[in-house]
Amino acid sequence: MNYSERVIADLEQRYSDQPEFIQAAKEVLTTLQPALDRHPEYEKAGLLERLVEPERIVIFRVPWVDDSGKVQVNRGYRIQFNSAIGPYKGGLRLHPSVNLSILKFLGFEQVFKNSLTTLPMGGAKGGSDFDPKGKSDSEVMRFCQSFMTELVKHIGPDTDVPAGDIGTGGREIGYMFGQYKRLTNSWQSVLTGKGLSYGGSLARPEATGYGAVYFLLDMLKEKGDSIDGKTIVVSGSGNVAQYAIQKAEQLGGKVVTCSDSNGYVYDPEGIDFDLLCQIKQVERGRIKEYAERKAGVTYHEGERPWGEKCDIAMPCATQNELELDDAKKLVAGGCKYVVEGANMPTSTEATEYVMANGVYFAPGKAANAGGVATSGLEMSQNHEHLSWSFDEVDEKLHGIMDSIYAAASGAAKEYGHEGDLVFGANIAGFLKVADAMMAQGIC
Ligand SMILES: NC(=O)C1=CN([C@@H]2O[C@H](COP(=O)(O)OP(=O)(O)OC[C@H]3O[C@@H](n4cnc5c(N)ncnc54)[C@H](O)[C@@H]3O)[C@@H](O)[C@H]2O)C=CC1
Ligand SMILES: O=C(O)CCC(=O)C(=O)O
Repeated sequence: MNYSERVIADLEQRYSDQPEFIQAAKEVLTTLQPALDRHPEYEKAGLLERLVEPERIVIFRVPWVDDSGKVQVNRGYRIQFNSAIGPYKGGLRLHPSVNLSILKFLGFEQVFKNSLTTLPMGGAKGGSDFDPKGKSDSEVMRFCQSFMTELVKHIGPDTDVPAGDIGTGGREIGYMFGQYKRLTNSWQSVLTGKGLSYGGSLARPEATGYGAVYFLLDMLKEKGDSIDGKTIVVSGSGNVAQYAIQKAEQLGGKVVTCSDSNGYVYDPEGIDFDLLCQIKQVERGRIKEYAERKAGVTYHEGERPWGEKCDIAMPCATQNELELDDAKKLVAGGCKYVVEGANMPTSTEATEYVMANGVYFAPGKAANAGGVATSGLEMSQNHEHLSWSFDEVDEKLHGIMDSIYAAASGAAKEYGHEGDLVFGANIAGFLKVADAMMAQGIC
């Protein structure tokens, strides 16, 4: 067994109860050996063993009072995974499925993603098994205030700067920011994804979806292709999906699906972005309502969209939502590009299948890095006490996505795996973190 295989075997033994974390760690470690061969000093320094172990995990009780006066208790987490290249940075997920395995996978991915952005940000993730769905604004506020009452002890503008993720949007960030300010009596850049009136950045809501489409443009260009007239299948209907749909349509693509955990809609005319935002952002409704309000749209209860014919697939909902059977349907339907807007939405088997069948595949840690990159830009604006224009932020975002594409495709080529963006993104993200860890001694 080589070095990375030994570390994987040890992880599988110690964390057999953390399948998502093992999946994410294996997906990265199995691609690193060529870089490890060039740096034999990493093994003696226990670099991989340190890389897969979070620097700190905080788990805490979150008690709050519901509208009927009953006390509810949720579990809160913050996984501070790696601070070698900058303060911890990464989102907070609020969803009933949240557990240690899911947050460790997300925190681990974030380390490499943040490294790829070229900005000085370490990797972290957190959240709670609280479900904002179906809760009143007052209940969400009381939960967020209680969550922040503990989290405040562990974060800070130069320590750890959380942001949104599934279930955590502008409303939740606002409530958490208010509580942070109240507890510390200071206005600091301690959360990103803030509202525009209190330090948020223009284009941060759009950034992850737009960034994924900018990354897609680079992939298409490499193949001498263009987005114009392409049929695109998107999953999810939250923040990432909405803005991926908007940008893809602005640039001439036709997005025919979007979904939620209950099912998907198929719109042969192309998804109506304004109607989607009305239902999801304003009314916080279900995607089924889109089909109820627009003629010619079909709703597919309990199904995923991957059986629809397309040129491009963009999974933008959640982990492992595109499995081997779905991958076979995509390939059979002529899909040529898969771009991960979500984190690890494609299972390992599905990724291997599409790549083996000529699909140009973009891993989430590269393709969805525009969100955290723009969070980094929000921090810069806060530190400088400035607000950049939408176009200025969007242009920087586009430039960062181009540089991530260049880094991933360049590293793939340099290490003998031309065209393999999984390989290239992992190696490029890893080398910067490894270099910083080596420079800082055993810590
Ligand atoms: N918001 C951001 O800036 C970033 C988000 N991501 C990732 O993108 C993905 C989506 O996040 P957001 O759009 O921010 O969250 P969101 O909460 O705005 O939307 C999530 C969407 O996924 C759907 N969904 C959840 N579970 C599902 C399931 N089992 N099957 C089908 N649909 C399901 C929800 O109905 C919702 O439409 C997540 O993997 C997140 O980690 C990645 C980078 C940045
Ligand atoms: O903007 C951020 O800090 C976090 C974004 C995030 O959670 C992610 O990239 O998955």
